[in-house]
Amino acid sequence: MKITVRHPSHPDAVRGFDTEALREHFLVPTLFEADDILLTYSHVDRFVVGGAMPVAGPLTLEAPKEIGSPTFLKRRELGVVNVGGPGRVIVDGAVFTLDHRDALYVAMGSEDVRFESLDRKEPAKFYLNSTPAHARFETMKISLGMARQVHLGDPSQSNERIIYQMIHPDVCQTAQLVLGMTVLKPNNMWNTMPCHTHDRRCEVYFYFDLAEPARAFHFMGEPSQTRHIVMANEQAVISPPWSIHSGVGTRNYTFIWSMGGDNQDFTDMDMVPMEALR
Ligand SMILES: O=C(O)C(=O)C[C@H](O)C(=O)CO
Ligand SMILES: [Zn+2]
Repeated sequence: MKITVRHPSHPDAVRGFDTEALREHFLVPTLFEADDILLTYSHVDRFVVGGAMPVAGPLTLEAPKEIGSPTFLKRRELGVVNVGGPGRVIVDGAVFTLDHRDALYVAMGSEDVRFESLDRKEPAKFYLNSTPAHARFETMKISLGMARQVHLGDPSQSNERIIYQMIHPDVCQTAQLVLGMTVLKPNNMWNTMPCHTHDRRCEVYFYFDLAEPARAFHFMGEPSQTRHIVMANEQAVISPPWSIHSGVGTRNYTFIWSMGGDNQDFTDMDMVPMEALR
């Protein structure tokens, strides 16, 4: 298991960042490496984002020093989404089979968490999100069919999409983690425009199903100081609470968004009028 630490950036400092500095602070370029678990620990809301890709055998979620507890989930909760081939997550002996795009919420206090692929030729890729937790809720598998759906956008604005709210208070109780998947309809490329901020929560976007050599241009920054990060398939980007988060692909894609912070209210957004963007 490898873990890297990211520190928060003040918006005044980010005004002076060049492309490399922006990428260094906000882009999570590699989430999946065969037979390893790669984690990034962001001090923004102590959000941990990463990936587990078991190929030759199972992988166990360990607790590196950064987590500060004897087990990873002693004081945390975990959201898992499988973006690869079929796999299993075994939580304290209970087996959850996750097909492509299935999610699992793993409760605080779970001690032994293992990841495995069903077929090493088509390995599972478990996208991981973890936030601190103060209470234990129930571990639960959530398929896209169980998610709360929000239909948004319009082909005339190239942003017709379905937001699947998977780890959401109406579907699955958590201490703070909220997570879902936004699936763009074919030939639609824009997400989250008009855009928003929510100073009460940070957010992480993970772009996938973005066939090479396509790229997503992810927009971030204060509304009056926007910047972009060019993202490839299966990369994530950390959006601090003061930042917009929106993107456009050079072709169709899907993304997973996840949030942690002061509330779990998906609708609590400060919408940015298009004419205010700079
Ligand atoms: O397509 C969208 O719009 C989104 O998916 C928005 C995110 O879910 C979000 O930013 C929630 O705060
Ligand atoms: Zn948001």
